[in-house]
Amino acid sequence: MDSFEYRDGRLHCEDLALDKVAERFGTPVYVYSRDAIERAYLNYAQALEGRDALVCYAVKANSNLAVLNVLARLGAGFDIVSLGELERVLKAGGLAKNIVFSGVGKQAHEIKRALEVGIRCFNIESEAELERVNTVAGECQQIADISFRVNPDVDAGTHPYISTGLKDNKFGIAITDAERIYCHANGLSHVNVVGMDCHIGSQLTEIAPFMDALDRLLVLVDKLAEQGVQIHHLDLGGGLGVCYTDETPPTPQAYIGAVLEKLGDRALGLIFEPGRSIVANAGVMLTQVEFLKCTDHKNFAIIDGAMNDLIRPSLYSAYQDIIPVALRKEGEAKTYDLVGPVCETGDFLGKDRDLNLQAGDLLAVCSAGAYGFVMSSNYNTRPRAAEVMVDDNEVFEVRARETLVDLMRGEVMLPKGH
Ligand SMILES: Cc1ncc(COP(=O)(O)O)c(C=O)c1O
Ligand SMILES: N[C@@H](CCCC[NH3+])C(=O)O
Repeated sequence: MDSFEYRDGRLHCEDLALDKVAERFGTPVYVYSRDAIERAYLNYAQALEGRDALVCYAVKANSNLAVLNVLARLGAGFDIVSLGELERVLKAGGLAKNIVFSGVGKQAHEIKRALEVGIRCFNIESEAELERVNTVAGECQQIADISFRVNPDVDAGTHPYISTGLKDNKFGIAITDAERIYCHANGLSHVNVVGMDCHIGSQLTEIAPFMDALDRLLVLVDKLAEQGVQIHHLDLGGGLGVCYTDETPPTPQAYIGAVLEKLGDRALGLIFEPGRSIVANAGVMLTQVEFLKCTDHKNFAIIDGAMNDLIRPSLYSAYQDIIPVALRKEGEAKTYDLVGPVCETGDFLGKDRDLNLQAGDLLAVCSAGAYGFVMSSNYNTRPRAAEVMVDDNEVFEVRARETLVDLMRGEVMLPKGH
């Protein structure tokens, strides 16, 4: 987390002390570093310079408008999975022609809107979806550029909940059916086959599974060419992992280098859809210790952030570092479970963490920029946290904390007499 460091014992984001951020915006609060987001994106973009290539940031990882806008200003493309994400990207200044639309269940109204604004490509995930895109495009008197998400049946070696490239997973068309489906699509009048897509899972820490998948795709590209179906671009999805604790994932440069080497002089455009590796380590969630509850048996630090704010630890047993915002000179560390106020035993952000704590202390949950706020909920009628973005020594509130009014918006009671 390069953009987060201690200076004189106080954790900073860029040039701002995080205790000041917490004081101003309250806790829990998500804090993003603009610089870290930009550098992570440029790692991809620069490794692809001079190629026919597009880096389409996976909006699902963090869809805050300010995050999207920072990336749009750098010329990023976007990978979306819903109408909501499409509208966010457009509002943030992203260009429709740089948007790819993924996801297994695209609805007719979503397809229609995507056609209307002129997105780059639909990543189609089933034969039924192909028929739907062809029909909707016909109704709109348009031709949709499409690629199929091919499920190559490779083991990404990641958590089972976030592995997507095995034949047991719901994603994509089976590689064994792909030739037939591509040839069928090639004969339809309102779709135009342009690419091949693949996304085998998230938080991958090795290059090998990506290369296995790519090998299989290239065999398919060649078989299709023999059948007269030309593939113009390969979309290799996202999935590159980050360091949460001691993982050593390949850098984007190393990963892209390996891809380019395998492609040799093939004339294929490239799309990548990174999410986590752009934003995870560009964000922390700040939370405050409410109480310490220590017994002979166990120590709990009850904090004001909970599973509704950051669900990854509860959902995947994911580990995220939790560090003090101010280093304490006196006192001793104890081993704590860091638990929130939500009424669930599974409500924890960290277990067995050695920390020197007092009630009132501020903590930073690290690597919280991806799949953090976006997966938060209002469980226990808790308002969702504020989000702020740091730019050098300035901080901007990029999403206000929800209010009690927000929490009940749209709800009504049955009328009298019922
Ligand atoms: C189709 C698709 N593309 C891109 C991503 C982004 O993945 P990651 O955040 O692991 O880079 C995902 C999520 O796993 C996805 O499902
Ligand atoms: N939400 C997951 C990753 C899923 C990726 C989306 N396809 C996580 O926090 O790790």
